[in-house]
Amino acid sequence: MIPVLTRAQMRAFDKYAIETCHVPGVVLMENAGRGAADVLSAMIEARRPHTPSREADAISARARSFPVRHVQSPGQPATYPLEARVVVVCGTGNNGGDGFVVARHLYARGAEVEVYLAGKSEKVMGDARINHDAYIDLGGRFFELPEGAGLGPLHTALARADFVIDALFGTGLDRPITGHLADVIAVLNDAAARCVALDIPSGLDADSGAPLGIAVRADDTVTFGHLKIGMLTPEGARLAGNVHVVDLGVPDPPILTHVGVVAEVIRRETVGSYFAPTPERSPAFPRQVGAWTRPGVDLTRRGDTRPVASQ
Ligand SMILES: NC(=O)C1=CN([C@@H]2O[C@H](COP(=O)(O)OP(=O)(O)OC[C@H]3O[C@@H](n4cnc5c(N)ncnc54)[C@H](OP(=O)(O)O)[C@@H]3O)[C@@H](O)[C@H]2O)[C@@H](O)CC1
Ligand SMILES: [K+]
Repeated sequence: MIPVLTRAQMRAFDKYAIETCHVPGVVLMENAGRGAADVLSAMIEARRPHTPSREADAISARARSFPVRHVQSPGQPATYPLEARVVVVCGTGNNGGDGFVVARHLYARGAEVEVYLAGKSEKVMGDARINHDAYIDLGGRFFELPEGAGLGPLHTALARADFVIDALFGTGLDRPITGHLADVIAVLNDAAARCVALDIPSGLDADSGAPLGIAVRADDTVTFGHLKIGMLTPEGARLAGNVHVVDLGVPDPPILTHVGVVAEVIRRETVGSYFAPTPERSPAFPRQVGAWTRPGVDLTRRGDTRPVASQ
């Protein structure tokens, strides 16, 4: 079973890990961002037309500035330097902080990275500020897009990007998005680059799965800690695209016992394990349930046709 949390439960999960279990928030953010960078690295690796030879890497200009690593180790599923242009669009909260962590790791792995902050640096505080400063002080390319700024530079950057990372809003979203931030999301949604949302697509209500004003349409979502219920509604699932869950580096049982879950997703394999194949077939539902019965419970005779959610 895969746990599914509400927005409040996920925020309580982070709070409990930080305040009761004393895992620093900046450590959770690093685990989240590095996990997302690993998912991105695997996507970038999968785009390579063929695995380049050592000779080809040796003549690449960027291979001279970044170490070439051919060993694929767990958590680093890529050959460096990464061959991709990545634009990270950050908000001023902790979701933006995750974006700065992703940007730092992809930059360290040799990708061409640019970060656009939808606001002013002075508004970035706490753990997000630590990662904002680390990325910039390591020499990362960075641009501010405060209220009133034209979005032309973002348009131009996205036109040549392979990936755009949506790090505008996560579980902190609590009202409809309007004005400048809505315009930034519209630009993201117009881009041809593959869009990867961090935690949830910005603008998606993590509980209802409905857009709050406007929402990012992601190709993939790397969600942190646990699935949020809003990503499982029909509209939420469409906006989230392929969902990848990255762990925060804390054990679940002590925290989930405290914060609870709202639902659980049953894996396809788990559903299968509840039932044993039989030669019987239901005349009413020959394809769906006819060939499967749970030991001791014959669904075909009982006529139980409720759908079973599975992943
Ligand atoms: N340490 C942790 O807890 C960890 C957190 N993690 C990450 O942090 C994310 C949650 O971060 P967050 O709480 O800072 O909120 P976030 O989603 O970045 O929004 C920022 C602020 O925007 C504002 N705002 C809201 N709606 C708005 C609107 N419509 N239009 C304009 N502004 C609006 C509102 O502030 P307000 O304006 O109300 O003061 C809000 O606080 C989470 O999803 C995960 O990605 C992970 O790194 C794991 C560790
Ligand atoms: K996001």
